[in-house]
Amino acid sequence: MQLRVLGCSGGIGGVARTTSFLLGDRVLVDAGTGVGDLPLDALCGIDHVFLTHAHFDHIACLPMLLDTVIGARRQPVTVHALPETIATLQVHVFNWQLWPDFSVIPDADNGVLRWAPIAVGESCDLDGLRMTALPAQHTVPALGYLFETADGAMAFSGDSADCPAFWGALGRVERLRALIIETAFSNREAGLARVSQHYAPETLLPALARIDPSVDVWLTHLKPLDASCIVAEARNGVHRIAALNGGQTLDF
Ligand SMILES: Nc1ncnc2c1ncn2[C@@H]1O[C@@H]2COP(=O)(O)O[C@H]2[C@H]1O
Repeated sequence: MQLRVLGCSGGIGGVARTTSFLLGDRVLVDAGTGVGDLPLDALCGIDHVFLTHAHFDHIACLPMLLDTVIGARRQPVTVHALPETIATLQVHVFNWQLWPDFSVIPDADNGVLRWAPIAVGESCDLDGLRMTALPAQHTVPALGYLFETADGAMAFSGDSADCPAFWGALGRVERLRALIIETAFSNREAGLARVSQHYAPETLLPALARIDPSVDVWLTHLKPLDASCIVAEARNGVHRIAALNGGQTLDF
C-alpha cells in the first residue's frame, strides 16, 4: 500500500501544508490543509478519516471536505477518533455556528458524516489495511496510528511529547518498516516543546535508541522556521533519518 503525504508541516506558508496522509485511495489520516490540494474525484473517494486529535492544523479541511463530497456519496464518510476528540468537534465545530452538523445532513438517518469512536489499542480492518490506535501524549487527548498490511507496518506518532507507552507498543510490532515521528521544535525551543507537548531532538533521541536501526525514521510536523535545524539535531548516526516532505509517497 502507498502512503501519500498531502501535508506534514508544523505551519503554513509557500508550499507548506498541515498534517494529512492518504493511504491508498480511501483512507485519510488527519485532515489538515494538504487535503485541499486533492482533485475532486479523489476527495469523493475518501471513505474513512482517522483523526489523531482535534487541533485545528489536523482537522482544518474536514468540514469543507464533507460539504464538497456530499452530493457524490452513497455511503457516509466515517470519521474515527477518540470519544473526547469527537465531543470537541461536535461542540466547537459541527455546532451549526462554526459549521453545520453534517452528521444529520442531508437528514438525521443518512448523515454524510458518521462518527466512529476508537480507543487506544483498538484496530479497524479495511480491505487489507489494519489501522490500530496508538497512545500519544499531547495537550489534548491524542492518538498515533499503526498502519499494517500483509507486506509490512508503518507507525505515526501524531502530535506527541515523549510517550513511553507509544515506544512500548512499537516494540511489539512485527515488520516495522518506517516510523513517522513528530519533531515540532528544535532544541533551542525545548521550553516551548515542553509546554506544548511536542518532541524536540533532545527528547526524541533517547527514545529512538529503542528502535531497530533498520527502521526508517521520517520527521514530521517541523515548525517551518526551524526545519533544517531540527533535522540536523535529530540525526543520530544510527537510523536513516530525514524530513518528511509534502507530495512524497512511502510504500509499506
Ligand atoms: N503555551 C502553549 N501551549 C500550547 N501550544 C502553544 C503554546 N504556546 C504556543 N503554542 C503553539 O500553539 C500550537 C498549537 O498547535 P501545536 O500543538 O501543533 O503547536 C503549538 C505551539 O506551536
